[in-house]
Amino acid sequence: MDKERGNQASRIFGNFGSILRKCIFGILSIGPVPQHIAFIMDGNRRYAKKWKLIEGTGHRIGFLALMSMLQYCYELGVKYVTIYAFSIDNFKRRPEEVHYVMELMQEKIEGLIEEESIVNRYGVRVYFIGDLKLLSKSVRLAAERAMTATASNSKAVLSICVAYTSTDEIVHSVQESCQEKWDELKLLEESGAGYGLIGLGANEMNQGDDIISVTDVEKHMYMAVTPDPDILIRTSGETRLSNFLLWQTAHCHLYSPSALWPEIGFWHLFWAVLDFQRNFVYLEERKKVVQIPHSDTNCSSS
Ligand SMILES: CC(C)=CCC/C(C)=C/CC/C(C)=C/COP(=O)(O)OP(=O)(O)O
Repeated sequence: MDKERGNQASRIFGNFGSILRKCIFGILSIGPVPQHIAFIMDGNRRYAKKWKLIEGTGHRIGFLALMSMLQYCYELGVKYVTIYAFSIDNFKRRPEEVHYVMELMQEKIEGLIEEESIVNRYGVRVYFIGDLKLLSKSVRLAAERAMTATASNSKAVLSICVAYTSTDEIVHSVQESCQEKWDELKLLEESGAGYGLIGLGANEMNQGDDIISVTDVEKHMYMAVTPDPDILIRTSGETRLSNFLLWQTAHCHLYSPSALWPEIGFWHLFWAVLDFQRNFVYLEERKKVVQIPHSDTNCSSS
């Protein structure tokens, strides 16, 4: 009887919360709604320490916070969400720590594609971004299954950066761009239209004869599946980017609440969006000033 009453009360509170959120999001939507929000989920271990929880519990509660945050973002109409789930540098942590985060990751990735998951509720396509070869076979296969299972979802996009750093992404992209150019030149040479370009040394090329362009590099980025983020939220009051989306955040609004990741909630998102809206005109102006025509080959600086 008591349990039933408890369930009833939590249903009523749940419904009230969701109506209140709808109203607040309705008001926020009068202003520009960000298309893409990225998150650095910092502070999971500190949360466990703060509350004297056993190791790993902070990350489990962090995952629940992530699910609520995704729901709020999709309710607000944010189409793209990107999260920094595990960096290449995180592999240098204690083996037991890497092991429990990877175990949690595999369990939760498998849960993501279940019928009643948030991904299916909001029609979310999932991408795993990074050097997936660095993952264990079981985590990599789970990630690939999730990407295949959600490939036809088109209402929203969740990019999960694992085994990721920005420098690795940029190097990988430059290598791919060079390989593509090399293959194109070889094809031209074979067809007789290459004018001996392959044999030319750097000294013999004219200035401005750049081999690869900004557009080429952008095309080969892992993150080419999404537009650049409008807001980057990093919890725990940290204001560093820690090698996350360095290429994509040139004009991004940074928001850094002091809450640890498992403590993040609706009001943090509300203030982040409001802050973004207050700076929107300035950010748009900055983008216009430094916009690069897509055929251009040289970088411009702001
Ligand atoms: C399937 C899926 C998306 C799972 C994600 C699970 C999850 C919450 C991963 C967070 C991983 C991580 C290294 C967070 C940083 O906190 P930290 O460990 O560096 O904590 P600290 O900042 O207190 O040291």
